[in-house]
Amino acid sequence: MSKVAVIGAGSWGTALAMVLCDNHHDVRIWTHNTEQKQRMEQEGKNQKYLPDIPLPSSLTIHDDLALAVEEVEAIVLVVPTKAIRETCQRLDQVLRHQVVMIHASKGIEPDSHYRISEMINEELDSTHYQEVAVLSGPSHAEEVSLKHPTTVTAASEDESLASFTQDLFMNQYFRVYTSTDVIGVELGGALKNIIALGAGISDGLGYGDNAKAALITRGLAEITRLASVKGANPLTFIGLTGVGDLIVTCTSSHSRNWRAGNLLGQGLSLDEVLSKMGMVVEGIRTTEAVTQLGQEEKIEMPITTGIYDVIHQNKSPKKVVDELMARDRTTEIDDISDILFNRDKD
Ligand SMILES: NC(=O)C1=CN([C@@H]2O[C@H](COP(=O)(O)OP(=O)(O)OC[C@H]3O[C@@H](n4cnc5c(N)ncnc54)[C@H](O)[C@@H]3O)[C@@H](O)[C@H]2O)C=CC1
Ligand SMILES: O=C(CO)COP(=O)(O)O
Repeated sequence: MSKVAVIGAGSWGTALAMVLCDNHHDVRIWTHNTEQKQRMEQEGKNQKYLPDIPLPSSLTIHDDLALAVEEVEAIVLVVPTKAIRETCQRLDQVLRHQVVMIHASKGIEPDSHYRISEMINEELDSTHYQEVAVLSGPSHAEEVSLKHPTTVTAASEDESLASFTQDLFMNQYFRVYTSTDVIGVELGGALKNIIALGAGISDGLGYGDNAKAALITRGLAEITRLASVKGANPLTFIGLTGVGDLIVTCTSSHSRNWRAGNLLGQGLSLDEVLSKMGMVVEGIRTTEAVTQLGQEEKIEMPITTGIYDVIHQNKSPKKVVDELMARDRTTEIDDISDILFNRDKD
């Protein structure tokens, strides 16, 4: 049994805390919002984020970060990407011992283009932890909280940390695989949100399954192209954190990214969409970050650029689809073959 602090009490932090409680760990969850803490304690639920799901009686709820992390063996950081730096700075102030550092967030920071583990490494003093592990994969919080069968990947450059994370979370309904490809696992989890926005836009426009399959498949080609240049193993993208997470996010109405895209496709403005969501839509900022990154690395990313134009340039979704369909004719897998077969050559 380990003492674990889950930092972030949204849908995903709460669902992961429930898995850890099921595994008989000593679990505490932290929220930055005192009113939310009080409501969770009074109602025995986290009603805004996981409606009607009872919280385990063993789970303790904190709004005091120092108390939440006191003497814990592991921290699971699961706040939205835009809150990672601030939360790490706060952790840096209160940590008095070394912990195992795991994160389960999915995003890329605009301007710096940092992945989550890179932000953690920049903000948290290295005396507080050794390596970061990331937990990612096709996993809607709503389904995990109902104990529906779910598979994810725990990745760390330190194989023993990936195995520790696997042991911490794995149970009958939550199966965890290990990987050492932190770059691939983090980029797959972040970039699929862009394509999920696109899948939602396509559905909102009234297009069907053919269009969605095209977005998933050609989106995967874009993700693989960019991530391989950034040092990922291209084979990671045929796994859970690549195609697996693309499928679950692009085809499910649980997905906030799909839902936001769907409303955009129906003609709502970004402000109208965001005011309806009430939860984080990571793909919005990640689209901005990845469009910048694609330009910097000179990687062709027409779907990502098209979604950027809809979200951030107010371009008509229908026009973007028409332009994507009218791109120069080309072969299908030459660029991916180059990545797969030439990657060790220089
Ligand atoms: N919901 C899901 O099914 C999954 C979510 N994720 C990822 O987990 C991360 C968190 O997402 P969710 O829990 O779903 O988000 P959410 O929208 O359900 O909840 C966000 C939580 O973060 C808190 N928060 C907002 N600003 C904060 C700040 N400055 N400091 C501390 N806490 C702050 C909010 O109060 C709320 O409790 C995201 O990166 C998401 O992509 C990953 C896998 C599944
Ligand atoms: O990452 C997720 C499922 O794996 C959740 O996706 P959304 O953030 O779009 O809800």
